[in-house]
Amino acid sequence: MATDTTVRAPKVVVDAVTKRFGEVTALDEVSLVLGDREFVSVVGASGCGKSTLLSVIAGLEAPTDGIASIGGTEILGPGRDRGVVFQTSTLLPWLSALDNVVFALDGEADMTRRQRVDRARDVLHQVGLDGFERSFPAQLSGGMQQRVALARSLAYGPDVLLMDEPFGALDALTRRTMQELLTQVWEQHRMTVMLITHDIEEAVFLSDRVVAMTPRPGKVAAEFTIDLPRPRDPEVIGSPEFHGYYAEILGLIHRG
Ligand SMILES: Nc1ncnc2c1ncn2[C@@H]1O[C@H](COP(=O)(O)OP(=O)(O)OP(=O)(O)O)[C@@H](O)[C@H]1O
Repeated sequence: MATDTTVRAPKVVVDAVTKRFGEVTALDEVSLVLGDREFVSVVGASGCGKSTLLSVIAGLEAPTDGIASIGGTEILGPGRDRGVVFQTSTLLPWLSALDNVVFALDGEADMTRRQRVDRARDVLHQVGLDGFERSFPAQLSGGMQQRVALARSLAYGPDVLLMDEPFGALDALTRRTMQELLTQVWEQHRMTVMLITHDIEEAVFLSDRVVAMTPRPGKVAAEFTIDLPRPRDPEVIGSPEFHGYYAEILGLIHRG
């Protein structure tokens, strides 16, 4: 398949956003556009404001200055148009995998209990968890817990999926499997994705665009369009083109 060169409409617009925590300027006039159905990764050294940027888009933190909007509407709080997946499990330990997803749908007033359960089964199937619906989080591996977290955020069909180091706590092999799963889910749903990661290889492999940030104060230093064909096979990681992107981004972060 040819590289997707479609010009995308803006979905999320971060316009000159500054975020201060007391004396600390976590974000300094950061501007960023996430296109409709675009997969964007944000990389950068620890403390450069990646999680703060995600929190602003998730509506969990309000900007000190500037505006963030989604679909042209200012972000004033969390909403069901955005799914969020964090590094560590935020599952409710006393609920089964199925009920964790059903619980997330409790606010959907127009769905019956039966419809919620059917939807939950469907998204658990999409993340490869058939047969584990009745398992509790403590009975699942770290990778499987992250699958449930992903299923939960897919359940209400968000336009935007925000992920903060979702595979950071997983071993290398599980991580690779989860990256491939995320690619499949994104190919299927084609929502806008913002992925925060420390792993430049992961960022290049998954993304249409990689945004590199530098710290103190947190700023966008550069953006790289990843012009590799899709669907991407893990073999692409060995190619000279892939290595070129990797080296360029790594060099920039180290200089920063
Ligand atoms: N709630 C908060 N209160 C005070 N300072 C904060 C808060 N959240 C973030 N900060 C500070 O803002 C800066 C940016 O933090 P942030 O967590 O966004 O960076 P990050 O790039 O995600 O880091 P990491 O990769 O280590 O998760 C840091 O100096 C951090 O200490």
